[in-house]
Amino acid sequence: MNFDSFVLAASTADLGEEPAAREHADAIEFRMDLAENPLAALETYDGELPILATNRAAWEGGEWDGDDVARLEVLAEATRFDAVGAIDVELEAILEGDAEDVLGTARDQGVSVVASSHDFEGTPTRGEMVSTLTEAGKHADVAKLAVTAESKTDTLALLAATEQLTAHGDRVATMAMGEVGSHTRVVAPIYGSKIGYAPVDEADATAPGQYDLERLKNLVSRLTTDV
Ligand SMILES: O=C1C[C@@](O)(C(=O)O)C[C@@H](O)[C@@H]1O
Repeated sequence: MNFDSFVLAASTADLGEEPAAREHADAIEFRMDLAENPLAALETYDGELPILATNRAAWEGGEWDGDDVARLEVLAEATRFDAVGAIDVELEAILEGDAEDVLGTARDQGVSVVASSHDFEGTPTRGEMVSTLTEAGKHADVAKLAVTAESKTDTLALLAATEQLTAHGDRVATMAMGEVGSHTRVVAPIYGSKIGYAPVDEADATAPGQYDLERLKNLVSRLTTDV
């Protein structure tokens, strides 16, 4: 998968949702950490959409509560499947030096890497966000940052950081979680954000403030013709 233009990912724990996602999504974000038996699900996947595989650690807001080495091994296993075009690796795991193997495997398999960072408490300053994204971009094809907006000032700082990195030629994906930040999911692509996430059904949101897939697709497409 390349992220040269905006990719709208249907975020799900259930690959059986792919037919329902197909009309509006460009990819499936498979939340392996939320699935019962993720590798078995990948084995039987016969959908059309490429998969961005995420196996989110509990320490980064996910539900993989076990050993981190095993978590990244399972993620590396996912790259063996042809449908998996990209994986998401937490920036912190990369900086700790825990992700060397999975990054190497992804490279060998021609699978893209999204290096991600989440702030569930608030929104760092614009400068801090630029630094985090710049660091993430050194290790991955896409640098992703999800923050929690508490004010419109926060959302503007995130969009400004997104625009700055994009103007500099970096590939980033950004979104502000929470209700105040929801609209950033629609406008961030205009400032260069390359990935959006949405559940097929709003009730299955994988982060606070997400719109459902059809709605996000419609909103984003109405704002711009090239995403
Ligand atoms: O990191 C992200 C972004 C996200 O947290 C969001 O805010 O849409 C949703 C997650 O499923 C995904 O892995």
